[in-house]
Amino acid sequence: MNASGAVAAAVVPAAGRGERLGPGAPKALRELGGVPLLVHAVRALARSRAVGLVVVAAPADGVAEVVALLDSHGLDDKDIRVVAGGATRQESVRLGLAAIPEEVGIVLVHDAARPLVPVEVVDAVAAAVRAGCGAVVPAVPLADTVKRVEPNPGGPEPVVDTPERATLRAVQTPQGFDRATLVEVHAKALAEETAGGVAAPPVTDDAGLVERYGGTVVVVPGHEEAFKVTRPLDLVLAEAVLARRRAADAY
Ligand SMILES: Nc1ccn([C@@H]2O[C@H](COP(=O)(O)OP(=O)(O)OP(=O)(O)O)[C@@H](O)[C@H]2O)c(=O)n1
Ligand SMILES: C[C@](O)(CO)[C@H](O)COP(=O)(O)O
Repeated sequence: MNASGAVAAAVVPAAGRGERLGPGAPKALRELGGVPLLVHAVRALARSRAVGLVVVAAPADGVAEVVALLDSHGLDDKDIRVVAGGATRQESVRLGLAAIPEEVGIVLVHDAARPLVPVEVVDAVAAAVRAGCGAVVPAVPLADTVKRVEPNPGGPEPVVDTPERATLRAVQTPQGFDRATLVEVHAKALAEETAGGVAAPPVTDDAGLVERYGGTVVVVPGHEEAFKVTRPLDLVLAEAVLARRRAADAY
C-alpha cells in the first residue's frame, strides 16, 4: 500500500494499431467525445482509490507523444508512467509490468480500448484480488448463441458444437492479479517463446496465461458499458454512452 492508501498498480496496453477500427491514428489516440480513448481509460482507472500508479504501454514510436498527451489532459498530477509497448498485446503488458515497483502487490491490466469502464468494476476487481483471488476477470453473460466451427474463411463453416450459453461469459478488463502470479506467467511464456521449438500462440487476455500454467481464475460481474472499442460501430455506441453520461452530469 502506498501513502495514498492505494493497493494496486495498473498496466494499460495501448500500443495496438486498431486495424479493425480502420485507417487513422493508433486506436488509443483516436478520439471519443473529443478526448483520446487512452485518456478516458486512464481517467477511469485514476478514479479508483485502489489504483496508485498507472503504467501505459504506448506505441514504441509514440512514447513522447503519449506523455505530452496525458499531461495536456490534466493527468500530470497522477503517478503515471509511459513505456514503449511491444508487437503483441501480451508483450506490451509484459513490458508495462516490468515498470511496476516490486513492492506493489496487486496489478490490474486494462485495455486502452475500453474507455468507459465504470469505476465500480475497477474497484470490484481490485477488491477481489485483495480478498485473496490470484486472478480475477470481470465479465458479462452473452446475448448471442455461440457455435464452435471449423474455420473456412469466405466459405460455409461446418458447426462442431454449441456450448451451453449459460456457462459462457464475455470477458472484459481490467483484469486483476496478484503481482507475483502475473509476473511469473509472463516470464514463463517469454521463456517458452525464446527457447525455440513450437511456442504457444500469444494469449488474447492475461488471465489466459494464468490458465495456461494451471492457475485459477475467477469471474466477477463486469458492465455492459465496459465494452471494447474494436470496430467502427463500437465508436458510435461509445459516443452515445458518453453523451448520455455528460447529459446526466455523470462524467
Ligand atoms: N501490440 C499491441 C497490440 C494491442 N495492444 C493493446 O491491447 C488492447 C486490446 O487490443 P485490441 O483491441 O485488439 O487493439 P488493437 O490490437 O489495436 O486492434 P486490432 O487488432 O484491430 O489492430 C488495446 O488497448 C491495444 O492498444 C498493445 O498494447 N500492443
Ligand atoms: C483482453 C480482452 O479485452 C478481453 O476480452 C480481449 O481478449 C482483447 O482482445 P484483442 O483481440 O486484443 O482485442
